[in-house]
Amino acid sequence: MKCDCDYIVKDFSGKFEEHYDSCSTKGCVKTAPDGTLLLRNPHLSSLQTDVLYHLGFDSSQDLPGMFGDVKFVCMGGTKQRMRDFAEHMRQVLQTGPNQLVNLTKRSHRYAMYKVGPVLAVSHGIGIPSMSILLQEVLKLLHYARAPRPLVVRIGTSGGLGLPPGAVVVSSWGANASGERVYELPILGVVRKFPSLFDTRVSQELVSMAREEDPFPTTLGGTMAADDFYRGQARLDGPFCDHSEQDKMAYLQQLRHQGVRNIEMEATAFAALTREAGVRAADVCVTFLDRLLGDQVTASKETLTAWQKRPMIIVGRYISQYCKQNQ
Ligand SMILES: O=P(O)(O)O[C@@H]1C[C@H](O)[C@@H](CO)O1
Ligand SMILES: O=c1cc[nH]c(=O)[nH]1
Repeated sequence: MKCDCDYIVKDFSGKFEEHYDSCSTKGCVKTAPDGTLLLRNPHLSSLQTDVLYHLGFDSSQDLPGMFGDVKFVCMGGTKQRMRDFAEHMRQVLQTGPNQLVNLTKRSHRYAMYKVGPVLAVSHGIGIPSMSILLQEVLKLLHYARAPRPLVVRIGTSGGLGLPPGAVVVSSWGANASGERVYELPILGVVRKFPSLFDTRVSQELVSMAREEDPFPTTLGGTMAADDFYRGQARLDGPFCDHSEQDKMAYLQQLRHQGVRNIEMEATAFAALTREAGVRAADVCVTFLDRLLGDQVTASKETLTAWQKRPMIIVGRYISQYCKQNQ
């Protein structure tokens, strides 16, 4: 098969040629023929039962019965936000349980709600917390045999040159050095995984914005930091040995590279979903313009209202999909 993908790997069974990249080649296979997730880990087949420890599930349960109809996994930092999102989707889709139930309550670590084809799950702060949750969700989707799921992060961020309350749909994630990769030390060796999002899904999400929306929705690069304070060039942490000038030079450099917002998950989120062959998008609201300051000063009410904005965009997308696939 000839194809424009940069990254081509063979499935361990040798049966499928899989592509990490978004690829338009007809016949390019990223998943099993029925659209379910293939996991590229030969060791999993030797496990009698796979324990998804942080989610509080295991593969001996009827995961296809519980999650086989999942089409959208939406995740974000806080438990409350993801409960609010589940409630939002219950209203948009006019479906779901009468009472929302936290499905991961046995583990106490994250929160997970299911509303029809939508799974809403919290992931905590930063790449380590998010990536543990995401990897267990990928295994859950695999065991549940959920076909062609879309995974969306509904987050918050600091903007670069955007009005606070703007929504950014990420085209890629960059690390603090501006590289579009997720770096992970494995067996003591730092490995780099490309952190690009699915262009088509991101553009479709941006197209969900309406003229009457009281906020702009824009496509842009997202820097994922490993810290909220110095790692995001802030001057207001407990430690700081850089100047206001250093900070501004760094933020302006990011902006010139195409970064429109800063959060703490985009690189790993893009890279892990891409490696799994799952379409994904990162949709974040900005809480402040980092070119104008460091502190998040908007009121609790305003921040809560702004957090709804990515939900509105993603809710429209899911609603449109459900109407077209009734
Ligand atoms: O989804 P959330 O709001 O958690 O995303 C950003 C990045 C960090 O997780 C956190 C820092 O406040 O907010
Ligand atoms: O500035 C911000 C705001 C929210 N989340 C971040 O990571 N940074």
